[in-house]
Amino acid sequence: MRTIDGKVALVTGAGQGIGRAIALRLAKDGADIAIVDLHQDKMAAVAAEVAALGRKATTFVADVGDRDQVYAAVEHAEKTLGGFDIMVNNAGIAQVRALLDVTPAETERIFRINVDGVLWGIQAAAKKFRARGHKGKIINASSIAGHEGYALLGVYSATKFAIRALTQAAAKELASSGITVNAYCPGVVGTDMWVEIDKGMVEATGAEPGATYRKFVEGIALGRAETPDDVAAFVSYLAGPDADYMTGQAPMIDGGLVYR
Ligand SMILES: NC(=O)C1=CN([C@@H]2O[C@H](COP(=O)(O)OP(=O)(O)OC[C@H]3O[C@@H](n4cnc5c(N)ncnc54)[C@H](O)[C@@H]3O)[C@@H](O)[C@H]2O)C=CC1
Ligand SMILES: CC(=O)C(C)=O
Repeated sequence: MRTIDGKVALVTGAGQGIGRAIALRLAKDGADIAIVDLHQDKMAAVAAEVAALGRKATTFVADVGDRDQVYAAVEHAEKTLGGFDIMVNNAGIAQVRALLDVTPAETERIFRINVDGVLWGIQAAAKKFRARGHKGKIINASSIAGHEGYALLGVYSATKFAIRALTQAAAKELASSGITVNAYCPGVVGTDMWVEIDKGMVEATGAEPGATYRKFVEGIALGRAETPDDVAAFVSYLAGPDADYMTGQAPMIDGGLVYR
């Protein structure tokens, strides 16, 4: 069903992984898509996939940690696609490091991308919705690590807890403008991010390559790793009219791994 026919959605980190799957799912739902990432070549490939689904796509290179670049991405989406209705703040990076070893530069970098990036996305999108005089939806990437702090992923977990705080506060501040703000909390999704995490665990703990990933997946009640499409299906719900009465929430979509 084309639940968001004619809407314009911007997805950050859409060059690959979960962001790519969200871009394609929202296109199937009827939206035109602004694809934002660091890598033009990857974005061009996703744009071609969106076009093959019969929707318009545009790409914009931006580092979400840079406020001006995020604002410019939103301007570009509106100008190129003729509207602006849905903002998906998906871009993020991981970091495997013991808390006692983390450096200021590493901490600054991950907070700048994972937390500041979402904050600038909330700001830019909400200001644009207000300027256009209509409501809108803001959807942020948190994680099961936003509900439970993981060993060796401590700073990453802190950034994902922070996303829940921003999501709740923004929901309260923006409700009177008809803007809803929610987050999605995936579990263990088989993307490049988990390849990096597994590699980091090998270095940090001496685990066999693949062993950490397998151990996490073994804990999933539904018995398999999550796919980017599993996440995108939930984001599709958040972006559509069935979620109009939902705001400030950060549900886990993890196959049954973390229970809160
Ligand atoms: N893979 C997983 O198991 C889980 C992922 N998540 C979250 O989902 C989101 C997407 O993750 P994946 O697709 O797995 O990661 P990924 O590493 O496969 O893709 C991330 C994308 O974000 C882009 N990106 C990174 N830094 C950026 C920046 N500063 N500005 C713009 N784009 C940037 C990358 O170029 C890449 O295309 C992240 O926020 C992540 O924390 C949450 C829970 C689990
Ligand atoms: C990458 C991530 O958020 C986890 C906990 O798997």
